[in-house]
Amino acid sequence: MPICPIESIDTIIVDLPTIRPHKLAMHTLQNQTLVIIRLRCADGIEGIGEATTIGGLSYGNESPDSIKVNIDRHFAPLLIGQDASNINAAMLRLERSIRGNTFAKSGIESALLDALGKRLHLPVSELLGGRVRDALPVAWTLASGNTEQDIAEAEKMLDLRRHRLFKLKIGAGEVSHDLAHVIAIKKALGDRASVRVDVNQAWDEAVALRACQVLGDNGIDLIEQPISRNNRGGMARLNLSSPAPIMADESIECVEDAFNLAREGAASVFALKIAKNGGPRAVLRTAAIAEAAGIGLYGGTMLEGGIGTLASAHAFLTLNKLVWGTELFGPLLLTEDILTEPPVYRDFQLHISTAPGLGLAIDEERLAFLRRDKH
Ligand SMILES: O=C(O)C[C@H]1C=CC(=O)O1
Ligand SMILES: [Mn+2]
Repeated sequence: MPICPIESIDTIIVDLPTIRPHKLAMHTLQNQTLVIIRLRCADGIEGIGEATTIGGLSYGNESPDSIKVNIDRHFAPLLIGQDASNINAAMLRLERSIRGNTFAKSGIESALLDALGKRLHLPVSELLGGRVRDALPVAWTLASGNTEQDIAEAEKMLDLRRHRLFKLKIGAGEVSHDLAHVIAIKKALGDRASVRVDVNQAWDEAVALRACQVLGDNGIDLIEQPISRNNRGGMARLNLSSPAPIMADESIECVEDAFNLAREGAASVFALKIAKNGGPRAVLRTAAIAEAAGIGLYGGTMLEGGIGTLASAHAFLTLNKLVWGTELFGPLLLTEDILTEPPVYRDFQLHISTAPGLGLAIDEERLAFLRRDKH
């Protein structure tokens, strides 16, 4: 293939309101901030990517503002003039000069994949080796903070045939109150739904030891990141004692974290996130570690909009087993998006087209209206 230089890289911050407050242990979202990446190539093809986190710096080491500055000042000069079609070489070049910054790397890797797919007329899933499914089961997060409202929301999702996997956000409140909230929701939904919890690191090991027992005994299927990412020994001990499987989320900030967690037996399930591994190709390296170690897989989200959601989906379509489904519902939590066609959710699944690249187009008018630098 002839060399096709990268000509420019633009980063655009967009703020979008959520449909309701979304309460996590460490932060309540009222709106979500996306960083959109537009990577233009000498042949006129544009690759689009997204780098999105949750709650400024309250979730991860990168904020939307730091992602933008770092791409503009440090990533772009390394990439301009490089061959857009050689993703291995481009990502290695970044890896040699830039530590960490997996969110920004993920957005760039997504944009490179989108551009290459458009150039070769192939969907990103095929660039990643080929899809083994066309649709992904999608969980919904109940995080209104109110038990009755969460039950009504779950019933609505079941009626609409949109979701039958529910993740409850707990950890901000008193433990006994949180457990009562979870048990009431599981009782109301019964066998019609799988109910899981995400504690977002809020408990210590002693609290988690008892709480995991109660959750498992009450039919909760999965417990996500009950304790700090720094207490890997505690995660391993909980994974041995808990009647419900333990899933690692914040514990994985890079592919090497995944290897260490697998070696230490610190989780039975991994949440796969492109942003926390450095892109759709990087997340498949974590998936390979999990598969080799007999660890189950779940397709995670950083509550991205349509672009990041589709970039994640193309990677997850290629996985052999995705026993725990995905939570790629980000676009459904937002009141607006910047794509001409929203992602398709139907019959409890997200359906992914075989259009070239990520299979999306930007609605230029909406983007011009919503970009932060125009306000
Ligand atoms: O998993 C997280 O910790 C972050 C995110 C994913 C779904 C959701 O509601 O929040
Ligand atoms: Mn989580």
